[in-house]
Amino acid sequence: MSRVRIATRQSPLALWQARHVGALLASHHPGLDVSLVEMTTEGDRFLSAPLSAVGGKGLFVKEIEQALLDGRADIAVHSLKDMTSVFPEGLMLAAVPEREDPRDAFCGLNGVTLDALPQGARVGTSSLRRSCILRERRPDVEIVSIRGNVQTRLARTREQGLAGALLAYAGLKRLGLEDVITQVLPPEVSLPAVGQGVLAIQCRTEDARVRELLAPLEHPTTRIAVTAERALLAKLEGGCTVPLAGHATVSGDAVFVRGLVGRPDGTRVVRGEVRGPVSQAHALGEALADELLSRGAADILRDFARRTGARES
Ligand SMILES: NCc1[nH]cc(CCC(=O)O)c1CC(=O)O
Repeated sequence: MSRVRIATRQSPLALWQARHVGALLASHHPGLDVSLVEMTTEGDRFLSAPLSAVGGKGLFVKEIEQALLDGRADIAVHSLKDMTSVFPEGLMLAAVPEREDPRDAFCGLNGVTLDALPQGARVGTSSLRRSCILRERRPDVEIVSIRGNVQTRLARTREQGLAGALLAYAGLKRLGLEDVITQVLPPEVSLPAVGQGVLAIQCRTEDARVRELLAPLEHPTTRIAVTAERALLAKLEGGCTVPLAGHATVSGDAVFVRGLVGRPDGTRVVRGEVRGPVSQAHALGEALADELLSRGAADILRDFARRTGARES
């Protein structure tokens, strides 16, 4: 009997995502032997330090990818949002299932919404993108860095008496925590991160057996959107270590891509959008990146890199 071993982190969200993909696989391939390979990554061990200080998004992903390359697992399930624009040699993004709701959500204490935040309120997030977008609107708001898995961030928000926290709607939904949401933010208000709400299923490029098993999980519309978003990301170099947003939607034969680069304190924000045929998704994402760069994003990124110190690894 054929088997598939799924490498995953052990946070409740990561486990939910890996089990979800396991269930999808089993539903398409009755009798398939699906198991989880649970791992602790460097990112999990340094959860208390700011992500930008410990080396960025690759941290959660690298060790899982090594397990795939070593043959200790057959596929890995990640949040696409946590993945850098370049994949290691030998691994591919074999399937992207249908996207979950990509919007950000405000989780206010005592029912407070983002719109009704009192002057000078303290809001929890460790996302430079969310900080940039919120501070642009509300320069009076103080950003408090909260790290850890979703439940930990919500606990810190309560413990520290913050007015609320900004989190991804998708993660809260998957964990059954929608109750804590007081306001879901449309992309016009909070442009989502590249890949937000999308699961990335990775496998070895040469593993034809597993690629075939994964084929039915692929959602073509989601693939088009993430192709555009990740083309934008690649050109802007990014990671979650720069304040960057990118979001694409598909309607019929057209793809609409929006992007944003800004300072974490919201004092400068450059936005842009492009529209074109879905066949041009990659080129449209790149074109939008070029446009943002020429309209000020290049300066913002350069200043930001200088201030935080280059830490490309
Ligand atoms: N940065 C951590 C992370 N990576 C993916 C998600 C949510 C799920 C998703 O976007 O697919 C989260 C939590 C959050 O941002 O609140």
